[in-house]
Amino acid sequence: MYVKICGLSEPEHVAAAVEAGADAIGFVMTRSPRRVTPERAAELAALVPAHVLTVGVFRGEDPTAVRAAVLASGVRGVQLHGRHPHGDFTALKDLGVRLVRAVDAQAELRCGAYDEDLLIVDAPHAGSGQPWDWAAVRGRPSGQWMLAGGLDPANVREAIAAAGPWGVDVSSGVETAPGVKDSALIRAFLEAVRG
Ligand SMILES: O=C(O)c1ccccc1NCC(=O)[C@H](O)[C@H](O)COP(=O)(O)O
Repeated sequence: MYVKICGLSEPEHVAAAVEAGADAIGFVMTRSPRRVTPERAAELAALVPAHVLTVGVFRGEDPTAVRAAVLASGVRGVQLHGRHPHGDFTALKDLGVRLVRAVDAQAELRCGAYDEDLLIVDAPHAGSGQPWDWAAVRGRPSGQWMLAGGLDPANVREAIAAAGPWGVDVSSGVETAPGVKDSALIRAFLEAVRG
């Protein structure tokens, strides 16, 4: 089970996620209580070993702005959240980074339909920590897709059983307040998934 921990902003939490076995780490570079600048993302990404994917998270920015943030931060993946058009993914293809499309359950759920490498199926409100009807997507997405939205150490196993994803993505569920990550919760989440 692939695990992405999203919305990190402090070195200690990056270290906790890496040591606990996360496969990917997200840095939010769009409007959010978790927002970091590309320069801060670069400092954090430098702490991450090559086998862990660093992902810049964007929502609504045009490809020119995304490209500039990716080049300044050095992240190796780009997550476009919400209903970005296919052309936004095409415009970023030459960067050579992994492309992640994050959408709610009403969208096209075939991973690769927008030339993306990974798909995230999320709650309608990204980063809200609100659980939703995970079972409703069971059997619908195809390819390498992660379930997100309201996951936490206590419910992630139930969510995996309900939806049958290839991976999981979490933000609020490993926080003590919006934007405040907790190393023990990060470890507990990985332990719950893998344990
Ligand atoms: O986390 C945010 O604040 C955010 C803001 C704008 C666009 C995307 C955002 N997060 C993207 C993620 O991948 C989150 O991990 C995902 O939405 C799940 O969040 P949560 O329900 O808090 O676990």
